[in-house]
Amino acid sequence: MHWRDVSITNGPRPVSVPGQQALYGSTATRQIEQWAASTLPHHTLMSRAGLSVARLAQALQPHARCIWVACGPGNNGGDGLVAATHLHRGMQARGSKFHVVVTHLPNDGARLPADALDALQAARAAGVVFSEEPPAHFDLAIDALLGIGRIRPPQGRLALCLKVLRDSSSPVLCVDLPSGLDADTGTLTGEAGAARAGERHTLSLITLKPGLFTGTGRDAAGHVWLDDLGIAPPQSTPVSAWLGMQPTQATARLHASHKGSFGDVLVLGGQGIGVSGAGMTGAAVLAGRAALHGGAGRVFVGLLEDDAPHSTPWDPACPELMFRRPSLLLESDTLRNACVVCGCGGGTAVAALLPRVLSTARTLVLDADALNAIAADASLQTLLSLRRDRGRSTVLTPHPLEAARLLGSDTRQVMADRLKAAQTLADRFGACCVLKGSGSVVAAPGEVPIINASGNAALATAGTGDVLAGMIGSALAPLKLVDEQMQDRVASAVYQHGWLADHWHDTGHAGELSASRLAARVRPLAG
Ligand SMILES: NC(=O)C1=CN([C@@H]2O[C@H](COP(=O)(O)OP(=O)(O)OC[C@H]3O[C@@H](n4cnc5c(N)ncnc54)[C@H](O)[C@@H]3O)[C@@H](O)[C@H]2O)[C@@H](O)CC1
Ligand SMILES: [K+]
Repeated sequence: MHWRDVSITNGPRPVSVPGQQALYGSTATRQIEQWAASTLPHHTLMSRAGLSVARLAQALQPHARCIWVACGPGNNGGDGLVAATHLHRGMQARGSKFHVVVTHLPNDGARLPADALDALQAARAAGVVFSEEPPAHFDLAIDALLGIGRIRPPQGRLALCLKVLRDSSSPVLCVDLPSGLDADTGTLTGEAGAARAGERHTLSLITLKPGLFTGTGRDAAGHVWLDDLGIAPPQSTPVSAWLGMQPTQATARLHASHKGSFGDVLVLGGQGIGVSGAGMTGAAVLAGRAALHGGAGRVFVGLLEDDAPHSTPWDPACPELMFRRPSLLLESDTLRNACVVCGCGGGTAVAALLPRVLSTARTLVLDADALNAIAADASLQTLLSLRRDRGRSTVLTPHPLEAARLLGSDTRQVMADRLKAAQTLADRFGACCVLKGSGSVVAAPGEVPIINASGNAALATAGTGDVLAGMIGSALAPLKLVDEQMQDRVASAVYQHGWLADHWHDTGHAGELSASRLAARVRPLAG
């Protein structure tokens, strides 16, 4: 996604406003569209949509000689036809070297929707050139094949056009949605695929849809723009999700503060090399460093060392971390009062600690091996579910496979509807759930989920998840009434995690992103 600090009040505008933006799924969008259409003269919405598409196309490729407009059998295709007519008129005026080519796919013998039929007749009357096949070369393609309508697996010419769009090295402007992308889930159908080359833009119409920002949506959509077509959704329309774009600047700390003002974080994880031969100490250290840089007053680290070294461990790069034997920590008040981050590199050793941790910790972030241990043990699941009623707060930070284990499903099912998977986990366990991956979902029991807008593939490297767990720990550590602010606080930490990756090279000389460098750049959240 591209962030630009400009705001155009009329017409397409880039999605870049800080704060939370409402996202509406296909059902809610249709309700808004039908309500708006009933208050406006016939064809108004499609006229506005087509004009907006044409304007953005011109702005993106002002010198294009050939624009290919691929139009499908529904109203999405109608938007494309209106845009093609505007572009044709504009290019005709510039001379014979400039032209628009439309490939229109009829509706399997069924009738076109009335608006789309009007748009087709107007395009023909204006002299727009139609072609059965995509042109051999184009400078910009407009993807108006499929929008929020119900999609069947594409075949024949539709599949061919989708493939040409996907493989295009020229820029592609998608109308409303990349064709084949599910507006609600961010999954792609059939031949539709995330773009492999070339610039991608999506002009979302009336509303922003959740599917643009999670799963394969972000890769497929590229730069997201919005034109609300002058429609403000009625307040009664339920928001499907929020797009989380929290500001990340830290506020100045009060002069009269001390380390106790910012809370303690206790990291339990990092199984030693022991008999398994696979040491994971670094995971707990990364979480500890991130918590420290995230502003926790004190950070304790209990390494689950099954080979019990005689020397006391310490972290030379971060000597502020206080290492303690887990057996001591489990009996201390710290377990009750700190925000406990449990599971980073915990291996199999973490399972033995979980009954005590689940029953005692006031605020708990469960990651990685702690989640796997809970997924494999029904009694731990019961303890987890009881925490909320006991006034304790929990955050789960699964990646899709860990989420699948907790849900008793598989990764494919989780990825088929990431919002639903995260919400199910949140509701089932009474916990805030961060389902990681492209467009991380932050769900909380009974609340509208937040889709995180920041981050990129540079975060797909070992240890960044441990850093995130530590960041969430420090974000929650100072809070007294955790539950009330938890989802927003967690979403802010998730946003900062991605933001750091998005702005990695802004200050120069950073080296490539690695988990330890990432942890060092974490800063306290505002508020
Ligand atoms: N009605 C209006 O006035 C407005 C409509 N808008 C546009 O309309 C879109 C929704 O329009 P529709 O509800 O017509 O849906 P779509 O345009 O998304 O397309 C659905 C059509 O594609 C067909 N289809 C689906 N899969 C197919 C396959 N594999 N092979 C062949 N045909 C297939 C369906 O049978 C249906 O006719 C929005 O995304 C937006 O672009 C917006 O411009 C707002 C205004
Ligand atoms: K489309």
